[in-house]
Amino acid sequence: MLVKHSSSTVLRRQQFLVRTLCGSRTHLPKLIRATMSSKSEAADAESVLRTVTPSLDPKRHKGQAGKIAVIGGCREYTGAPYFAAISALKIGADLSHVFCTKDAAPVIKSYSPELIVHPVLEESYTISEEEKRKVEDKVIGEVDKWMERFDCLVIGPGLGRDPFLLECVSKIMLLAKKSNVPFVVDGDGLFLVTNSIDLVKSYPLAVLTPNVNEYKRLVQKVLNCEVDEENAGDQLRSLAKQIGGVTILRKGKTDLISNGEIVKSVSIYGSPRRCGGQGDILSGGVAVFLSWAQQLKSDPERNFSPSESPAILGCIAASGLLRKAAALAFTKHKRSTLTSDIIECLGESLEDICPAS
Ligand SMILES: NC(=O)C1=CN([C@@H]2O[C@H](COP(=O)(O)OP(=O)(O)OC[C@H]3O[C@@H](n4cnc5c(N)ncnc54)[C@H](OP(=O)(O)O)[C@@H]3O)[C@@H](O)[C@H]2O)[C@@H](O)CC1
Ligand SMILES: Nc1ncnc2c1ncn2[C@@H]1O[C@H](COP(=O)(O)OP(=O)(O)OP(=O)(O)O)[C@@H](O)[C@H]1O
Ligand SMILES: [Mg+2]
Repeated sequence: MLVKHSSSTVLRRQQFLVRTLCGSRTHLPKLIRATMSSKSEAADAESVLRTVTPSLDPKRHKGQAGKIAVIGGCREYTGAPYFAAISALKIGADLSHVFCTKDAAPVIKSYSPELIVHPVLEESYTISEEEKRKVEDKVIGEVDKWMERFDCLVIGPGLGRDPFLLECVSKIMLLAKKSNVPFVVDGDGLFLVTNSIDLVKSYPLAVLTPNVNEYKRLVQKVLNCEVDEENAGDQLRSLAKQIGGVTILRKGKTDLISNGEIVKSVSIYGSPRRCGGQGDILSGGVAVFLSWAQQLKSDPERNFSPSESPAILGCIAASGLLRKAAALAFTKHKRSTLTSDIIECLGESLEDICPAS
């Protein structure tokens, strides 16, 4: 007969076994200690993908499968917002917008006619001190016209760090919160938020997706300590709790996800290539899957348990799909695998889990 044990019982038994085999805890190999103390539960990403991905119903009209907006793209970075926005479409969103600077817009438009590109943001070097107030009002007005139509924003890929531009983006975050629009904060959006944590604090519809550097800065700023790899799960939970229950996806060899209550992990084998832009695919993916999970939650016919957070489900699904697509791209392109190759594999990877028909 199969006997089910709670995870804490299993953990205690593992600890006992390891102590018995290896002696004192301080002499344990680092890897075993890290596994013992991280207290995260492995997520079944494929099952989450099957749950949240909607069927292709001919009765649905354009827009119902998701309208996403990326706030990012400046003189230096045009690839990152493009990767996030096009990934959202390739996964299955109906419309994908990009709000970027005037310099970046023609470049991003030229990558793809599928994207709706708004050249509305301004950097300090393009305007005088006197113009700032007027320009800020104009930027906010332009974004506000669209805000209520979006299911989710992705704030930060390729945004840059110009202080005036970031000031405008902080106002966009306030608008999104006022309209209850969820947002994923990534890249330079995390630079902004780390320095003004109140922008996201206690907003349950905020998801932060830090990479190794961005996570280190968040931990130092919010928890006032260094990253603790041995207690990675517990530390992530404390960080999310301290920021008032926002959801954080800590990217790395294993992706760890927490909202201050639970900690989930996704470690499906991905790709050994670490080319830039994979985090941008992930942020676009989180936005789409989070929107789909929100739709499920609002469907009275679905038994959506309150413990199932759309943000957590969105993170698990996006992480699982990105890793699967990265693995597939790597089998085809090996050392020359690029972010664009991974994007091309998103459809095939999702099809494998949730066939379209
Ligand atoms: N193809 C594209 O368009 C892609 C564009 N991308 C975009 O790039 C942006 C940065 O993201 P990233 O991942 O390089 O940031 P990260 O690891 O924290 O920094 C690494 C080191 O660089 C430094 N640093 C960064 N920005 C700086 C700045 N403005 N000014 C000065 N220093 C800066 C940083 O220094 P620190 O912050 O530690 O002081 C750290 O030492 C972001 O918008 C992302 O979306 C990527 O998505 C990839 C594909
Ligand atoms: N060492 C690793 N092994 C396997 N997969 C990884 C590893 N590190 C990151 N990943 C995967 O790549 C995704 C992107 O993480 P990464 O740390 O590269 O983000 P990033 O630095 O923000 O990327 P970007 O270049 O887009 O800014 C993660 O969600 C994770 O699934
Ligand atoms: Mg990044």
